[in-house]
Amino acid sequence: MPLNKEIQPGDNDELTRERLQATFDTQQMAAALWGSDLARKRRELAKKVDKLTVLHDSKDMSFMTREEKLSENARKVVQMFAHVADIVEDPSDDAEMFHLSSNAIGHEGHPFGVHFVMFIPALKAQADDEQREKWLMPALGLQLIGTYAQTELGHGTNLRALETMATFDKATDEFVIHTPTVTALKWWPGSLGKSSNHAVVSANLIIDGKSYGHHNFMVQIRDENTHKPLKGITVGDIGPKMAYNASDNGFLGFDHHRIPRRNMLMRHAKVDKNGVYTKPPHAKIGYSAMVHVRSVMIGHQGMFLGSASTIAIRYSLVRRQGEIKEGSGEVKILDYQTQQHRLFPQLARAYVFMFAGKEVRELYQKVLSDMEKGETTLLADLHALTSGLKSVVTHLCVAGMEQCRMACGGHGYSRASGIPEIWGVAVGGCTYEGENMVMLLQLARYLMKAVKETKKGKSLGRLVDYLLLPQDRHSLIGRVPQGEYGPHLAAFEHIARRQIFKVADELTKLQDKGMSKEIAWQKKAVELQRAARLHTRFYLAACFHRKVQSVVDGRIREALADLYHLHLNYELLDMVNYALEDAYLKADQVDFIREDMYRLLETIRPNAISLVDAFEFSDRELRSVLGRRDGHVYENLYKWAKESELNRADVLPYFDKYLKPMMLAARQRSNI
Ligand SMILES: CCCCC/C=C\C/C=C\C/C=C\C/C=C\C/C=C/C(=O)SCCNC(=O)CCNC(=O)[C@H](O)C(C)(C)COP(=O)(O)OP(=O)(O)OC[C@H]1O[C@@H](n2cnc3c(N)ncnc32)[C@H](O)[C@@H]1OP(=O)(O)O
Ligand SMILES: Cc1cc2nc3c(=O)[nH]c(=O)nc-3n(C[C@H](O)[C@H](O)[C@H](O)COP(=O)(O)OP(=O)(O)OC[C@H]3O[C@@H](n4cnc5c(N)ncnc54)[C@H](O)[C@@H]3O)c2cc1C
Repeated sequence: MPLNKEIQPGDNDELTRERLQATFDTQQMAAALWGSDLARKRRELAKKVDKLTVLHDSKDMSFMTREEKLSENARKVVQMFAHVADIVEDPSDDAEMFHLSSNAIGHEGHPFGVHFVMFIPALKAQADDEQREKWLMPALGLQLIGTYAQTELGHGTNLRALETMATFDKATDEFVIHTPTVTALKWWPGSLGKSSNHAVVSANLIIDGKSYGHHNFMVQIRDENTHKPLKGITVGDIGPKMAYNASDNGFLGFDHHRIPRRNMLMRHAKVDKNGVYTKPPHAKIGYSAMVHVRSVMIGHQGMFLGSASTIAIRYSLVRRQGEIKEGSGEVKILDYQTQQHRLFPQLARAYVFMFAGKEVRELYQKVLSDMEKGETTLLADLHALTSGLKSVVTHLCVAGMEQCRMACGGHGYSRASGIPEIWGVAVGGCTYEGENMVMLLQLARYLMKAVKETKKGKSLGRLVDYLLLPQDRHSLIGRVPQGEYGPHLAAFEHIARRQIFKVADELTKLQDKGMSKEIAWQKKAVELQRAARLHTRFYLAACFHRKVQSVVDGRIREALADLYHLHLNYELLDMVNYALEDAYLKADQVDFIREDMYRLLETIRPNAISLVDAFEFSDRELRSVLGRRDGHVYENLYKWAKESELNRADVLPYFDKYLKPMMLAARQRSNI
């Protein structure tokens, strides 16, 4: 039995030969990546989706209009729910459902995207028991479709400036929801434009003329039967986007629209019938749906980068171009060192982002169950961690995916590669759920507080314990045996700690000179976001270390360790300026890191296909001609191109309408 479990009769011979070189069992590696239970469930659900033709794309989405895309994905999502009990083991398991939707529907969006990822989590965390009964149960039972309407045309980041009003009317025991200006229109919520009939709406709570800041309200926006907007509500689609065009992101305005008082989500903050307001136990508890998405995004983004790496690495083993040694025949493009250097670090990042995604979900679950008991101590840690990870992971993912696209040459630019769409979806993640730069500055706030605690000999939390440790002056990289690459990890720690203390000292100096805290912050904002990035990159490297250490099987641990060591080298070189500034690393150590990285590229090369096969993306899920498991790329690219709508006739009307008359006229002129 070969160790790579993807080998099948009829596959491209080149790929089979590559797969036979695996030094580890790909199913065991899949278990390390996804967790053994989820890996098994993914495998089984993919097989079931393959058999259920009603869940298959009716044609490639690249050839569809937006309306066709919306309709196609609405059809598939309805079929998916109709068959869900036969396909997944536990429909209440978000991870299993996400993988089902990834297989059957893809990532261009569908009417229930925000319903499951924000609307339901908002109800779970913020609705009281009676409200859960009223809305959560119907939402889970698909009796209604919800969205999360927070962002406005004028403000997305600065939530304190949101303008939508929810004014309490004591006489009728109602809130009057109103959009006072054009900039107050809700703008962007997913599935709002044409699909949803309910929304969790963020609006400023106003009681007796006093504003209590924004709170969340349940608002029915469309009639349950006719689907027409209710009186006092204007709603529509905001138009085409870079990608994600099967999602109808929408706008929403209210004209003094009335809802019952009990439509304010009241698990934590409350308003009674006399207009008496009760504060929540934590000021930001109402932000929980955002924290939820930030926590799931990390693993999803890792998966997007894993998909792009799979496509580019498989294709690089099919594509031959040029010779390394003259006369010895064209080589697979993955045999070029530059191609390996382009792709393998992206593969390593995909792995670590998936591991970090798992860790952060565990912390989220812990915080959620604490919150249920009114305990909010870990909320600040979770906010800091997710803010940093969300920003660094999305940024590195899209940079990595772009490398994968370019590594596929011309065919990478074609939608047949599958990379443009997932890149477009992934890059949205740099903006949604908090613009990256803004979220890095949120983490920086936490880090600056941590420095203050450290100076008192205390730690703000587990994530920043390392700030208490002393700084070494010189790195031991290349000075001691490599072992488990301890000196490399220590370098990440050193770089992060130094930048964090450096910027904290600079802030103090500016304030000592009389500058206000806010202006000093502005003067150092770029350095602050750098501190946040370095802290997060250290967290990621440490997370990779924890994962490798936890693996029991020797062959899996060895293959993972190669990726981990490559990651350490590659990322350190990417940040090397920080280590050179204080001469922590010497030039010969940088050379040592580089040479070790080149060695690792060669070590990883024979396992490359097995490392991507271990993601176990089905062809249906990958939606890529270049990334096909069987490697039959060229004949299928030709087949795909023939499906282009432009090929429906040899001559299209625009030729007769514009080009032919112009050429005829030109010929006539030349005959005169
Ligand atoms: C069919 C089945 C399928 C299954 C489906 C499964 C998966 C689906 C897959 C895909 C999903 C599909 C679609 C998803 C795509 C997109 C969805 C996108 C949604 C959105 O974008 S929703 C809108 C998101 N908006 C934002 O993120 C706004 C960003 N801004 C903010 O968060 C805040 O304004 C701010 C920047 C954090 C500042 O807030 P502010 O209130 O002004 O506070 P500050 O004064 O800056 O800070 C005060 C204090 O509070 C702390 N703080 C801030 N936020 C939090 C928090 N969330 N938790 C804890 N603490 C917080 C902050 O740190 C400060 O603390 P100090 O101690 O320093 O004072
Ligand atoms: C695909 C997609 C799906 C979305 N889905 C939803 C949804 O379902 N529901 C919903 O409510 N919203 C949704 N959004 C909106 C999204 O959450 C916001 O666009 C996002 O939070 C960024 O806010 P903004 O657009 O106001 O950007 P801005 O804040 O205007 O950002 C513009 C620039 O200003 C900078 N900037 C802003 N403030 C600061 C600051 N304090 N310090 C330094 N720099 C700053 C930013 O870094 C950025 O460079 C979605 C957006 C997208 C793209």
